[in-house]
Amino acid sequence: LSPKCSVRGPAVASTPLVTFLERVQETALGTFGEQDFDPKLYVDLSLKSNLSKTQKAFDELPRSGENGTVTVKDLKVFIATYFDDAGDDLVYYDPEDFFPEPEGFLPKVKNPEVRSWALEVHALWKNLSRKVSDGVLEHSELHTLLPLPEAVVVPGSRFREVYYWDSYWVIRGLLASKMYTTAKAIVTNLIFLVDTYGYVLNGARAYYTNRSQPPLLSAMVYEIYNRTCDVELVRKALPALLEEHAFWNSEIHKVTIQDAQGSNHNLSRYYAMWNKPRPESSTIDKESASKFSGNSEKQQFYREVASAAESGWDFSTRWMRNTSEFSTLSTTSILPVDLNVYILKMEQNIAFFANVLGHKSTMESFLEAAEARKNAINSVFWNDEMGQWLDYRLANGPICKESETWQACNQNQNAYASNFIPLWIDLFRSDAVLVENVMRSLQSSGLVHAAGIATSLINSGQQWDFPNGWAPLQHMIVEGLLRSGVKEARSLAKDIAVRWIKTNYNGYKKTGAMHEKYDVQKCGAFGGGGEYIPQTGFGWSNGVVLTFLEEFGWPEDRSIEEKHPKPLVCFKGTK
Ligand SMILES: OC[C@H]1O[C@H](O[C@H]2O[C@H](CO)[C@@H](O)[C@H](O)[C@H]2O)[C@H](O)[C@@H](O)[C@@H]1O
Repeated sequence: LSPKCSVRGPAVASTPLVTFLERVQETALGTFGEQDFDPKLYVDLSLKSNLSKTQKAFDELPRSGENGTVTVKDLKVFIATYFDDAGDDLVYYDPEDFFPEPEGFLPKVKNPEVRSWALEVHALWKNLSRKVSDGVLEHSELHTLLPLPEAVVVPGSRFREVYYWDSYWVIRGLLASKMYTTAKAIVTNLIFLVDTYGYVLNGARAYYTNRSQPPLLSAMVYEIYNRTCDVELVRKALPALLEEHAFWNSEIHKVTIQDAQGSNHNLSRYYAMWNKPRPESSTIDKESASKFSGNSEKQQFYREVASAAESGWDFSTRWMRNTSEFSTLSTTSILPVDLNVYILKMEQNIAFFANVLGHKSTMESFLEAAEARKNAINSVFWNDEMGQWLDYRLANGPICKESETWQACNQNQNAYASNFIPLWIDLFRSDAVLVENVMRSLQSSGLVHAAGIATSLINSGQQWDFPNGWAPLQHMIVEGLLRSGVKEARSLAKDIAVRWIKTNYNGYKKTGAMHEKYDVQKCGAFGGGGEYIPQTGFGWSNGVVLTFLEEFGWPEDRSIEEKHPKPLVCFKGTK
């Protein structure tokens, strides 16, 4: 850690309820033990009555030993007496725009097996639809769940609340399912979060108010507008998008890099407003920080952890200085390719919306901003030899204001799926020679596997690394390749999409569920690693499968079933 930069930056205040629930979480770990322990469960509990009465009862629990352990029986009785179950604060909601087989649903899917599975995936929107309970609206002080005005779609399992970037792929799936009202309700909720907090939170919980997530609100509005031509939605969204853009270009997020020709480029980074353990994983973070003796080192580490959570890639060797040492997490010292791609997309979308609404000067200034960021992405991230855009490590550590000079050795040359995300933007895929170059680089990167694109090549045990493949990453790369004018790129896109659909299908047939992430080495295998057990449900996986099926279809005579028991291989290998 750079001494000059340690512990710098803002930290928002926690709420008394979250602070108390962290104490309950810590006690529960001591009582129930590590096996199957999910710390998030405890910060998702809602109080049955007021906090001081509950705190008093908690403080009066009989404790024994050095660590003040509470017996299993006492803690179970205490929790049952004073709390409602996690998840009770969101009630099931029947979406009014859900039809078991909507008109015009996936017209290109001709194979009956695939079609009936797609209808089952479509039906999962009903399982994942919720409304905030009246209890939360009337007594928000008893809940960590934040009140939202409209119905929500949650990712599933332990993720009982709305998540920011997940919502983009949920919306893409809802559009394939013709559920436009539900899609718009999600956007209305996210706009509400911007109006309340100044940016979209990581998720709709009191403990997520210290950070955002990959900023895709403008992309959600764009996709909905494309299908519905709803100008009112654009009018409602534009002020929030301007505010969100300012957030991502604020002092803590913006970094200036001077290139070899002396030109300055502004880019953004992840930077959580937090220097304590993440409440939802407090016991885990404290354990990880136990390596550091100094308080300021611990605080800086906690900021790096929370900033990695802001990136959506929690956790990954992408954010570590030493890829085998978690304590070298240095998220705030990295300028990430994908974040800047999302902000560039936001700038283009704001310009587009401003044009729709006739706001000429806003349109012009955002077209300029997009052009400047495109140049910055090319100058700072592009590596011509590798044919990839690479994350850039700040030489001075997490500096806030000073600009620093670009050096080739600061590009992270490890292969990550994020190195190919610029293809998702039209500005980077309009050049056929460039697309061919990047496509070949992807093919030879080692990332493309039998069941999809791996997150990285490093098997670190973290969930955003090898061998996991995540639906959002498959989608952005496939859509980028597909929308390029290059024939071979389009056929690679289809090839990857087919692998991904197959693995989701075979996983579903084996386990009866859609999974949060998949193991790209084996068709039908779900992913693992990370700090919590693999989750099912699952919002963005469902969304991407429906989007791919809508785009590519499935011919009657193409088999989807994986017939060979083991090893499960969808395709013979990559080119
Ligand atoms: O509880 C640990 C972390 O869980 C979330 O991250 C993971 O799930 C999210 C929901 O699907 C997803 O958006 C994220 O990419 C996943 O890594 C949460 O977002 C983190 O903040 C949280 O600490």
